[in-house]
Amino acid sequence: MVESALIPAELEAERAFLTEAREALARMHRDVEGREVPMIGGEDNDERFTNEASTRAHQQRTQALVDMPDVPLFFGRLNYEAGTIEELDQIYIGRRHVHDGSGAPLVIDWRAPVSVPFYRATRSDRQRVLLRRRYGFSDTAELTGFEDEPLIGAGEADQADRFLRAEIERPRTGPMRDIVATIQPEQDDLVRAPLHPSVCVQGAPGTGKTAVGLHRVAYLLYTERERLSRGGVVIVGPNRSFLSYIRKVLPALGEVDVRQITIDELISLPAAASDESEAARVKGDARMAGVLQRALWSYVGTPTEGILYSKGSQRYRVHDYELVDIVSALRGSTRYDPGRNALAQRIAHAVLVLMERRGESPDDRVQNAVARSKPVKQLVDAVWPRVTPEQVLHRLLADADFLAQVAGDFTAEERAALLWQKPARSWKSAKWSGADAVLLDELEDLIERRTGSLGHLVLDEAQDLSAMQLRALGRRCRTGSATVLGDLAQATTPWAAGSWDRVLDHLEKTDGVVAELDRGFRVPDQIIDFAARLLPEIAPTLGVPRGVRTVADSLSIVQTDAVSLPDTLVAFCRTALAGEGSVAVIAADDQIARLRDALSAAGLEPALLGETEEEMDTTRLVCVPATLAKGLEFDAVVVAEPAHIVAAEPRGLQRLYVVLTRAVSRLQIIHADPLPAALT
Ligand SMILES: Nc1ncnc2c1ncn2[C@@H]1O[C@H](COP(=O)(O)OP(=O)(O)OP(=O)(O)O)[C@@H](O)[C@H]1O
Repeated sequence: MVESALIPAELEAERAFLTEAREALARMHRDVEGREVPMIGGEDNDERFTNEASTRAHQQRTQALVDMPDVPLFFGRLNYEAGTIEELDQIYIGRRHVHDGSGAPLVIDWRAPVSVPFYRATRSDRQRVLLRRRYGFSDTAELTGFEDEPLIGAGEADQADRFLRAEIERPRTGPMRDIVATIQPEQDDLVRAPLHPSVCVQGAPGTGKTAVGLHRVAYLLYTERERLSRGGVVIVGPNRSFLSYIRKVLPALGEVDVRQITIDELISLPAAASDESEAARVKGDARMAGVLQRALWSYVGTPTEGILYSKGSQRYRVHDYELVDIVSALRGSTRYDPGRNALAQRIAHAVLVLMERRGESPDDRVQNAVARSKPVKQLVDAVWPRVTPEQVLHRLLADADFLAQVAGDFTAEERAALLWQKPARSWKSAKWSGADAVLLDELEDLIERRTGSLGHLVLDEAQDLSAMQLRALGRRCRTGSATVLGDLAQATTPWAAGSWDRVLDHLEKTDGVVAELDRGFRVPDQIIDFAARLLPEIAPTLGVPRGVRTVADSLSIVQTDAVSLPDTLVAFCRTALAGEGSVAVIAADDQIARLRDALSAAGLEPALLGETEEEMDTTRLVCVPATLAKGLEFDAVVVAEPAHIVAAEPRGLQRLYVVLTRAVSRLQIIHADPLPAALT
């Protein structure tokens, strides 16, 4: 990085330009804020809806133009060969577009086509670029220096790598930051992939999957804003702590209208019960879709009597065998509820045919009246009764005989796992688990098709989702596309779908393209090589990830005894806190509170992740239960007692792999019990 003392005049000029751009952005903000929102008169629903939508759009436009004091307005510059872009031979590249009072661009959005060479141009493929300049900023977005990379003539080859490394190693404070200044070509391919088809990214820990997903959303909102604004964009993450960690990336990129939620929130039924692991696995199994379908349709019976419809002195009889034919033609050809209506209409139609045969000429109104008549309604209610998802699921989980009838090839053990030990007396008082909520959602859609579709859906840590969850997500995005991100080696749930082809299948995005990221940016080589010793056991088909950095002394393993472990932990945390950046202590869930107490007793004031969701914003030292570590990272990490993390759950080795790959600069492992065999 060029220091200010070396070429003060040029640095001063760059700073002056930054000030000019900031003022221009402030003016753009004032202009939009002051603009009156056009309202249409009238109070009917359509007009109110239009007015609300205009007001919301105006608020979003205004909010997107707010200058964030800690986010630099530009991060790079390209000098092009003369004549490459009209009247401009250099462009500044930033997080959003800024123009001056006359409309001339000052900063170009990184998503614009002219910005692409910033990420792509190389000495062998210059794309008419002469020079790439990268800027350095302080934490308060003050411009501190710049570095030039000429793409022509003499120059260093590894400048880009140095810059990337400095960016990765910049100490972490608070939530995740964007990577817009250093997106790598293989990541850029995915970020700028078109809206359709869906994209699925398998990537080792720290390869930038989350970062890619978020930047892809920002990119798609830039190129496809109209199409996406109708259905909206939703990002689904594994838990609230993770969502809190990523929540500032999109706003820093100027995108403030993306929902970031957990799958439980999306399905919107707060779980009131929990499942044993095996029950949850079976409930998440794709075969449950067939079970639910059979269970629901088993409510449709076979008519045993005909129907007699009277109008004045006339009687019309539809025979039982005709009704049997109508019901069997309809069964399974529509959703359940529309099937009820169709049955009433078909019976009415049969009555109309009888009327016509007698020389009458009934019209549609007569058909509707017959369909709504008492005898027809009674027959429909008896043969094709109205049911709720809760009724069906309650019966399925409470009634062993009913379950056995519809369970298909589920084994007796699997059926036993599904059945409630103590069923609630009625479906109204049943307490549903998260996995039940997904089944209720499936039933709801079998009864009445879900309408509307998201424009785009991002699934992070998607390796953990069950087939049934994926189906529920796919239903919410029937005509939209998806970005699916994950790592099969980090699948810790017993119900995980197991392969990306299956994931895309369950989502009903079979045209999706699977890509792989294998350069790990977060974790230094020594640590990734150590963690990768687990791969032959947990994911034998996946390759070993490549690190992009070696960091001296980044890994240390300390054996101690159970009594001294807390003191060793305190000593490491003290040393780590003397440096810069974030520090995490990760341990099995049932041990983390005890370790936190030890740290508190030593006066270190740690926070416990998961208590308030914002611990990572405010505290440098965070105690992390192993099950909440996924997706997070810290400059320094201490993992206490790996063997306990492994023993705590069926997929404990996968959990350990997640935990061992959270450190950016230093990982210390402290153990009293022997390390798991796979690591030694
Ligand atoms: N091109 C890049 N430039 C700078 N930093 C990067 C780049 N790509 C990734 N990183 C950084 O690497 C770290 C890991 O990124 P991210 O969390 O997106 O990885 P991930 O693949 O989702 O990891 P995990 O599998 O652990 O969830 C983050 O700090 C991110 O900012």
